[in-house]
Amino acid sequence: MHEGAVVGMADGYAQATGRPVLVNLHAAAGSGNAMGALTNAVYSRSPLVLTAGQQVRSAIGLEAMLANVEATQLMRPLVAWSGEPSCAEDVPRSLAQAVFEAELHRRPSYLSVPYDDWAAELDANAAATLERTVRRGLTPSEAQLDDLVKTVEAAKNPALVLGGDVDATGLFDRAVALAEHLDLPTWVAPSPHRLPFPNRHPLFRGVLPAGIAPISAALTGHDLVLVLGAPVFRYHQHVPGAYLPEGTRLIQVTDDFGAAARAPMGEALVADPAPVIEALLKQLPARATQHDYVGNPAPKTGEKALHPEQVFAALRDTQAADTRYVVESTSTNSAWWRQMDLRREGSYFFPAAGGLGFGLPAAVGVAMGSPDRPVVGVIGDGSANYGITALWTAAHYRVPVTFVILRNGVYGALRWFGELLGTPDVPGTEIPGLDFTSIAEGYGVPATTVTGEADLRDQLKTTPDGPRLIQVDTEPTTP
Ligand SMILES: Cc1ncc(Cn2c(C)c(CCOP(=O)(O)OP(=O)(O)O)sc2=O)c(N)n1
Repeated sequence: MHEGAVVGMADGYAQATGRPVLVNLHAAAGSGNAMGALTNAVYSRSPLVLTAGQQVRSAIGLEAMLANVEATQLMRPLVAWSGEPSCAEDVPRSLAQAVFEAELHRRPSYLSVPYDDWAAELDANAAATLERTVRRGLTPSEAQLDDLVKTVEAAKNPALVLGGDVDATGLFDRAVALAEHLDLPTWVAPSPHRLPFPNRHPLFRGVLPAGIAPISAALTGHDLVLVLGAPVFRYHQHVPGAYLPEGTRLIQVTDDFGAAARAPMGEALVADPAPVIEALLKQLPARATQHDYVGNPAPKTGEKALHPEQVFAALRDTQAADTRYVVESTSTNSAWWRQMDLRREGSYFFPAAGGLGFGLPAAVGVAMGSPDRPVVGVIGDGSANYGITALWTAAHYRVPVTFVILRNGVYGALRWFGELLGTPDVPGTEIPGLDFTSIAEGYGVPATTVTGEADLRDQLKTTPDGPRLIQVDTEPTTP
C-alpha cells in the first residue's frame, strides 16, 4: 500500500537477497510516490527493476487519464536507465535491458509500458532475447594489483576505510581478515547504510564523521588510506577544511564508476574490491597481533523515559547474534554504536540517502528476503509515519519481524541540525501524541507499549510467530 513503502520493501528485499527485484508502479502518480524511497535504493545500489503503467500509445499525446507524460524523463536523474518501448514487439527486449542495466550498474532501472502492448503476441525472436545472460567482472590487472600491494607494503601507518559495498557484496569476513592480517586501524565510511566491519572489534576506530574537516582530522597520521567499496565520501553537514591531512595518500577501490569519477580527491581504481583484498592477504606477510573484542560500556539512563542506549543494550543482550537490524532512528546513531555489538555480515541496514520511509518497509522486505535470520526494525516515531502502510503487508503475509518504535515526541535530528545551523528551537519539530499501538492494531499488527527497561527486556525475550510492534518512550538525544 503506497508505492513509497513498496519500493522501501523492495530495497530491503534486494539487499537481503542480492538479486534484482521487480516493482510495478502506477503510471506517473505511482512513480512520483516511489521517488523518495528510490533515492535510498540508488545509494544502496539496489538492482530494482521498476515497471510503470502507461496509457495506450494513441492516447498519451492527448494526455488522457493515466497518461505518464514524458515517462522516460520522470525518473531519469535517479535511475541507471529509463525506457519506453517504441512498439509492442520491443517490450521483451526492453524488459531484458531494464534487468541487465539494473544488475550491471547496481542501480534501479525504469520501464514504462503502454498497457495495450501486453495484448500483443510475442514474435519468434523473443525467445532469443529471453535466453540471454549478461555477466560483469571488474578484475584489476596483475600490474595494478602489484602496484597496490607494493604501495600498502611501503606505507608506514596505513589505515582502512570500508564502505557498504563490502557488506553488500559478501566481503565482510574477508575485510576483517585483511584488517587483522595487516593490523590495520579500520573506519567505516561516513553515512553508512550497511555495517562492513564488527563495531566492537579492537581494530575498529568508528564511523568516520560526515564532515570534510573532521574526516581529515580523524585520518591524520596515516600516510596511506585505502578505501574499499565506498564513495569518497558521503559527507553530510558541511564542515569545510582540507580534504586530507598533509602527507596522506588516499586510494579508493570501487566498482562504482560514478563514485570514482566524482570524488573530490585521491586516486581511484575502478575494480571489484575482492581481488584486491585477496592479493593483499596473499602477498603481504602477517603483522597480526592478538585481538580481543572490546567490551560494552554501561548504558546511559533516562529520567522520565528510557535513554536510547538502554533500549539498544536491551536489544544487544536479548536478540540472537545473527539478528538483522533495519534502523531508521536519526538522532540516536552515537547511542547505537556505543551499545550494539554486531559481528556478522548483513547485520545493519540504514536508509542510504537518509530518505525517511525506508526503515519500516525495508524491515519487512529484509525479513521476506532472509527468513533464516531474525529481523528487528528500530524506527523513530517520526520516521515510522513515512512508510507506515508496510504494517499492513507485514500483517497480511504474517512476516516475522519486530518493530521497535522509539517514541521521543520530536524530530530529534532536525532539532539537532537546526542548532548546528545556529537556529535552535526550529518550529514544527514537535510530534506529540502519536500512539503506534493503536495505529499498528489498525493495520493488524499486535502491539504493546513498554513501561520500563525490565518490561522491555521481558518482551524482547519472547519470539513472535508473526509481526509485532513494541512502542518505547525514550528521551530525545543527539546523533
Ligand atoms: C523523506 C524525508 N523527509 C524529511 C526528512 C528530514 N528529516 C526528518 C523529518 C527527521 C526526523 C526523524 O524523526 P524520528 O522521530 O524518526 O527520529 P529522531 O527523533 O531520532 O531524529 S530526520 C531528517 O533528515 C528526511 N530525511 N526524509
